[in-house]
Amino acid sequence: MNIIEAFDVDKEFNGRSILKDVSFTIKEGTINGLLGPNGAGKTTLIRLLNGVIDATNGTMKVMNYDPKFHGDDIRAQTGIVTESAALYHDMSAWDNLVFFAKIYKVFDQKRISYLLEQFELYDKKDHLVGTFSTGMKKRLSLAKALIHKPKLLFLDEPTNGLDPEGINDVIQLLKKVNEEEGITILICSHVLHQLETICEAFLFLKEGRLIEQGTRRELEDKYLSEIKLLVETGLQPADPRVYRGYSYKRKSPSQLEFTLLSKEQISPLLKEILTESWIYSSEITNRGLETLYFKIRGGDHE
Ligand SMILES: Nc1ncnc2c1ncn2[C@@H]1O[C@H](COP(=O)(O)OP(=O)(O)OP(=O)(O)O)[C@@H](O)[C@H]1O
Repeated sequence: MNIIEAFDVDKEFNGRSILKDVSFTIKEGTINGLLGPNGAGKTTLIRLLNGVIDATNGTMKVMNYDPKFHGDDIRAQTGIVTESAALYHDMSAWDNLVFFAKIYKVFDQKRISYLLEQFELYDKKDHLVGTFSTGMKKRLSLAKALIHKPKLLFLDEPTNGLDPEGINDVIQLLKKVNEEEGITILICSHVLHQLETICEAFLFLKEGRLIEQGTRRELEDKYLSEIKLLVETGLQPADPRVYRGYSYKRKSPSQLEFTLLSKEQISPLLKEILTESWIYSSEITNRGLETLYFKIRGGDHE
């Protein structure tokens, strides 16, 4: 079932087009990445879906509500984490969550304790938020966004300002709440490798237009027409460019990068090499989200 449907959405600010003909769907229970460079319109799209601002044209359904008329209903069932954490620094972690729970009229000590424990903040529950590290604040704002058990979570650059460990913590927590509470998640970001492991599907925005969407598999099938395979081997082919019909480049004394037409060529190639030499490792180097992103942004799309 789709939890979000958008059809031909346009948004203008003072006559300037910010989003144009944006159409997409998001399946309930999935984690989705909304990718695009600064100014592409990601935050604007989230504000439209939340009913904070109105679309100039087009239709949207979020949990079967039209954000134009039922923003309150949508916001009652969605959580949002923006870049500014929007926490009270002169209050404790506990008091912050109590405060926001009361706003949502869902005050429940058990839920607050549960979230603080899940997000490894329970020991610090009575400390002032002003004394927290960026990572702790980020985790607390996630807990705040989940206080009312939302069905849908919008995250705007959730890992900004975090160190690698902090990023990993947030990513793991998102995975956990998705699995345990079945929450659908839409993450805006331009830091791609972080999203790679958790997102099932991606939307690519560029200058206000949705230029591509799909699962990673679908996008790879569409955009990656050749495979770059880096093989660590003792093989010393006589020809400096072609080995048994496979073209390659030498990357280091023990690394050859083969260009293959499809994944089906990987096993036969490796078998051939093994008849002549050792292999320590082999890795496809052009498959990641980053490669896809630049191909899509670069205009390889229709
Ligand atoms: N209220 C507003 N009035 C006028 N222009 C706006 C308003 N909100 C956003 N914009 C413009 O819309 C464009 C898209 O902004 P938006 O914040 O949606 O982009 P973004 O993809 O989220 O960028 P970033 O990654 O930098 O957060 C920008 O050019 C911005 O200046």
